[in-house]
Amino acid sequence: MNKSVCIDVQDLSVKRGKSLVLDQLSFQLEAGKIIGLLGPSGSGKSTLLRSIVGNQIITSGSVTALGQSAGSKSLRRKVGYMTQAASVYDDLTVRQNITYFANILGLSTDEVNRVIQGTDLAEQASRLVIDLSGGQRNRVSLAIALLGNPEIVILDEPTVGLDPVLRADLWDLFARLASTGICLVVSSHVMDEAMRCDQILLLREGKILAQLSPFELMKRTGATDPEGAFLKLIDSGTSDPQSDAPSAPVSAPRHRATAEESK
Ligand SMILES: Nc1ncnc2c1ncn2[C@@H]1O[C@H](COP(=O)(O)OP(=O)(O)OP(=O)(O)O)[C@@H](O)[C@H]1O
Repeated sequence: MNKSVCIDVQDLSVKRGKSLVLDQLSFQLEAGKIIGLLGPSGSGKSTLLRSIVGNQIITSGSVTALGQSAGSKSLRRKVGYMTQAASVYDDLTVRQNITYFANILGLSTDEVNRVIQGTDLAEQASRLVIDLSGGQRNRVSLAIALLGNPEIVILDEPTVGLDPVLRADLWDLFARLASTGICLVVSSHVMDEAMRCDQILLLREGKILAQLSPFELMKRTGATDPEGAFLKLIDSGTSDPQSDAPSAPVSAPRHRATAEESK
């Protein structure tokens, strides 16, 4: 495997109930990049992220992270995961929440302080989570996902419900994290957020519509905005991911990969 590839998905299919939710996806993601997983509601983004974390029973194919099968015990400290619904305790302070999860992972107070600083939460550390803004609350979830310095951080719609200023703040933070070499996979159904990513994986109805950079997206479609570009890609019927990124791999609480699986 290419040295810089951190996530390798081959022929991945997932059925949930009777529906084929992911249909033979193949792609690779690279370290040190922000990968945007974009697609409409119900396109399979969360299911794909769960498959990468190892929380999803897969029907066929393979998902490898850092050379190990997704969900392997050895990956638990290396893959951080922020679920769509923030899993923080309202009646605990920021520091108490983070300390709680740090204790589960056997991590020190230094590590708690590191993630508090890294997510700009020092000023709010003693406040109850219930008293935080939406953006600050999301940053607490992110801080927990960053405990233990994971090499891959998976964020499922971390900016949903936030106003544009808070969204921009979080994206600046993501860029800072990616610059430290982390492979950051961020899902969103807000197409404008595609422009903040290094690479985009466009998902529609469980299939990869395209895998490309924001620049390539706009150039190829000639659209003036990402939303329009996405619609143009659908119109053109592009569905072969290989045609979009022939060789370059694209380049993340429950905050940690666990053995729990879901149908
Ligand atoms: N437990 C389940 N049983 C059957 N189908 C499911 C189950 N969970 C999700 N699905 C279906 O799988 C498809 C993909 O869902 P998924 O949550 O992965 O999409 P998504 O792109 O993350 O959507 P959203 O942006 O709304 O979160 C949807 O059609 C959904 O209805």
